[in-house]
Amino acid sequence: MTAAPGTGTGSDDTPDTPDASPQGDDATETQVPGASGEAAEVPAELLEIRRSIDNIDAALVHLLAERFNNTQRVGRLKARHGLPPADPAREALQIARLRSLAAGARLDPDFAEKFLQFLVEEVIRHHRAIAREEGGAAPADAPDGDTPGEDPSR
Ligand SMILES: C=C(O[C@@H]1C=C(C(=O)O)C=C[C@H]1O)C(=O)O
Repeated sequence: MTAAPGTGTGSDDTPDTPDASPQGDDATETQVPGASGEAAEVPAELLEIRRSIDNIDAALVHLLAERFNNTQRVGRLKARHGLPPADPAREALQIARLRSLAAGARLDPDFAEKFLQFLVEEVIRHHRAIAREEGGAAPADAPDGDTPGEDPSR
């Protein structure tokens, strides 16, 4: 059987992953341009961490795709029922929840909030487009007033 590249399970004697290497943590794997432009060696540990970062980025893409699949369904439901694209009260609950989760996970709560708002803005843009496609203007975004987390510019 032929192993996939990068699995480290090939039958030859040459390990194809740094973590399969008999060398220690200080081992260097390859060469890249350094700050000065000359070739610099990359520690095997850096390559290993980057592989994990790449896996996480791939997972994020899949998670985001699933989130947008769901928010598109919400957008179509809202358009069908004449509901406004944005729901500031719901967003305020999400922000409070995510800030608390972030604090527990030692992630900056301000960053978590900004990231959610970035996503939500894009979702609302999609919802407005769906409402336009499915007949006429979307209803106003509010409930108006002093709803926490509401962005009056939207
Ligand atoms: C998805 C919705 O629409 C908007 C987008 C939200 C989101 O992306 O989480 C949350 C609230 C709404 O402003 C919803 O109302 O549930």
